[in-house]
Amino acid sequence: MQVVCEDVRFTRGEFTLSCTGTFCPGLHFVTGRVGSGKTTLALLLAGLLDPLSGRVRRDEVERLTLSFQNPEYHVTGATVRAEIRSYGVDAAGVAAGVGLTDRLDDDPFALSRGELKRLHLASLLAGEYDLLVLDEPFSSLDCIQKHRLCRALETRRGGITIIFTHERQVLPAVDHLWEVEEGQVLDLGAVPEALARWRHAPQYLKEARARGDAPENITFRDAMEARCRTRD
Ligand SMILES: Nc1ncnc2c1ncn2[C@@H]1O[C@H](COP(=O)(O)OP(=O)(O)OP(=O)(O)O)[C@@H](O)[C@H]1O
Repeated sequence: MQVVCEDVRFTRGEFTLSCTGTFCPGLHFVTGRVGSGKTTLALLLAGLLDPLSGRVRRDEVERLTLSFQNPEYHVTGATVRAEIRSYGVDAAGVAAGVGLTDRLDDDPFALSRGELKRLHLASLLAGEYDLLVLDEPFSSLDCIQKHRLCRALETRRGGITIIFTHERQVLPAVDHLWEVEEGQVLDLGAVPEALARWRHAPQYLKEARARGDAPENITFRDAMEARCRTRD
């Protein structure tokens, strides 16, 4: 299973996105500044946009989904119960997991944005997808929820999960790093080797590397552990 971008180019006015590279099974992390082209690439990978030239090949990908930054875009159910069921997963189990058991009969739009985002992500993660594309999955979540999402993403097995984000503070351990700069998609490679190439790494990683520490992954915990190892 893999998603391959073969000389993909997409143009919109002055903006051009270019990508060549392969997304293998595992957890991919794509960062870039506001307006750099992250959402455009997410839409191309999920097949919601077609390239102007080149092609996106999805080999052995049968079930795929894209999570938009705004959870409201996904709502189709009249109640929280119907909304969870629309993902084809168990409503009671998902609601319990996000503390919304007593809200099952409420209108999804009666939830706070953070609650709706949690509900949407939990419904997605309860399902099975070969390709899961997540655009800004951490937005609207508080620190505790971001940590929980990180652990859930890290334990996901079997498919291709691609996270697009500009967040730097609470990050999951990932397999592969990418950067988007003014429409150019850069394949930084597998972690940990890719860390040395990550220009927009979070400050704690930059500082760890400047001290000569060698974090094994991109989380704050990895940076701290590397620091302890170096002291030993
Ligand atoms: N529907 C659209 N019509 C015209 N221009 C668009 C449209 N969507 C995005 N753009 C432009 O395309 C470029 C890339 O946008 P894109 O949304 O992919 O960036 P991004 O990295 O996801 O940004 P953000 O971090 O703000 O979500 C930007 O210059 C943006 O203004």
